[in-house]
Amino acid sequence: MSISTHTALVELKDLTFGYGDRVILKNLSFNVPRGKVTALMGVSGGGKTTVLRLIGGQIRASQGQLLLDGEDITTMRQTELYAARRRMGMLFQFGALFTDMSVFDNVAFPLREHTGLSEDLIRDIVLMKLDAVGLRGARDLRPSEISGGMSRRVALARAIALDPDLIMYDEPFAGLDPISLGTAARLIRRLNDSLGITSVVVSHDVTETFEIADHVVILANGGVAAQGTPAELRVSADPLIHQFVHALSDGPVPFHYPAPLAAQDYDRRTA
Ligand SMILES: Nc1ncnc2c1ncn2[C@@H]1O[C@H](COP(=O)(O)OP(=O)(O)OP(=O)(O)O)[C@@H](O)[C@H]1O
Repeated sequence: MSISTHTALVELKDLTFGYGDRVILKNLSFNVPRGKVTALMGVSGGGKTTVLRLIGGQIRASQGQLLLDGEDITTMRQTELYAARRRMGMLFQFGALFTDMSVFDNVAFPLREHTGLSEDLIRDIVLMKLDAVGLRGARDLRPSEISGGMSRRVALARAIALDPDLIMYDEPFAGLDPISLGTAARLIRRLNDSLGITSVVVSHDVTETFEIADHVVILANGGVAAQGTPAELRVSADPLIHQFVHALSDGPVPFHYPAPLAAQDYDRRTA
């Protein structure tokens, strides 16, 4: 990990971004503290994945700054951006392993692509990374021979192959059974601490995410609705945060999609 004086690894400053004319994020500002697990939460469609894609430099904000270790990603040239991306690992929901390669070759792939390391060294690194996710023994299996939870762990081993400073997880718990879910959550925490990396986790799962996060940012209406430690957010009096944290079906975010009054609708049906 690089030595830096910035306490935040990533700083979003007054970011505005839209798909076409549709503004998704407006003057969004928050920090991702170095060495910590930051959870990014909020209602569906609130722009969480969009934030990950902005940090990864796959899309660019129309306004504002996005600093990685003090360097603005939004103004980087392609070569600088590639270098910045090498410092990030990204894990999207279903890991997307190469199905025609073994577990070992999947993890070796970024090392073979991006480094000039010898096969001997690559072997040691791959086995170390697989060991970190508990799958050293599964190296010769194909993705079709392992479970969904294991696939995600292989994808995680691949994401940490190049020793990133930052790792971003998009919905890492979606579709997992409760045991795999707990394992995945603890693994994210353990890797964060043992590898000294910084993690950003996008998740809807309040219970598991609050278990492992140091810092939680809740997005709503294009900006930060609240942020703080899980303990701080649990006791928040803000109705939106209360609804979100306690998974209530109704509140400031209504259960009903806007509709005419029920009486009017039913009248029409019987008229
Ligand atoms: N490539 C795209 N082109 C146009 N609109 C998009 C695109 N990607 C996302 N959107 C829209 O931008 C909004 C934010 O999407 P995003 O995926 O960032 O939200 P999210 O908070 O991650 O949602 P979820 O929790 O459901 O995954 C959504 O309304 C979505 O429909």
